[in-house]
Amino acid sequence: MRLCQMADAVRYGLMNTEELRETFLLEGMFEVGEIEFAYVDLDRTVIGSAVPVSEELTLETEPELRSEYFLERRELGVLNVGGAGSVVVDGKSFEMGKLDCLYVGRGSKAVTFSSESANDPAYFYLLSYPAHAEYPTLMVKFADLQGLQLGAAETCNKRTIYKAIYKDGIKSCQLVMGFTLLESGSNWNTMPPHTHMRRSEVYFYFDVDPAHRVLHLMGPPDATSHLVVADKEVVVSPGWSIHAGVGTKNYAFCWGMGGENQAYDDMDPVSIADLR
Ligand SMILES: O=C[C@H](O)[C@@H](O)CC(=O)C(=O)O
Ligand SMILES: [Zn+2]
Repeated sequence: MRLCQMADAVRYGLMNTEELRETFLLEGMFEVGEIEFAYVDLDRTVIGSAVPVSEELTLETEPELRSEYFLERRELGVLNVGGAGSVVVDGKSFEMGKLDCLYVGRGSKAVTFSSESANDPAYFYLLSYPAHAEYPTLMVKFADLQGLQLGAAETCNKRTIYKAIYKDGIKSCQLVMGFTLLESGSNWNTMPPHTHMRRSEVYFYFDVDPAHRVLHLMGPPDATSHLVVADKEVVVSPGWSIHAGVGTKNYAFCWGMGGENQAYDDMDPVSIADLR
């Protein structure tokens, strides 16, 4: 498991492009046929990917977790951004199509991932945080999610937000998770931006055209930087950092948060004119 040490806002201010990328961006996940994880010391976030091909992949514990099994003290969110697949949790099978989202509760022992077809494998994005209690393992299908339409064509940010795991949806200890789909011709997410000191946030960009990129904006509102992000890359945002992005074409991303307060709209807004 990769270990990632987060920077504070002071060290952030001294970093060059390479250092920013090493610290806040996860590249090279989603290797086909592999399950892999990165442990971020911020909010003890574990970010992972599982891309099963002909064989199923098993969620094994990692030495760094010092636990008998991965979810002994943790909860897990799973979003499928690829072909049809299934996740089996302690004998119960969840068939997951693209954009179906699964919450796996603390205490779940045996978790396996498989793809229906090796030619069109499932791409499972995984996000896990420590959990103090057990909540039921539940899946929500994309078709059953109610989207929240935001933005306008004039501001190039027409998009739909789908909340899956949050205070008024699937219950969890601290994980909040959903995804945002941008309309064709719209490029901006989360603009005007915000911060939320109570929670860190992880953006997993997907459905980014291979020839295109997302310029992800980060940092304190008065000292922003950008990261150039490609398809299936992940950006970690501490509570002091804005997290917004503009694509050279439309794209999608999964947002997930850990920390305290699961109210989705707990955000400290920043006005565009105050950005530096
Ligand atoms: O705290 C919540 C998040 O940053 C995102 O959900 C924002 C987002 O998906 C968007 O505006 O497009
Ligand atoms: Zn946010």
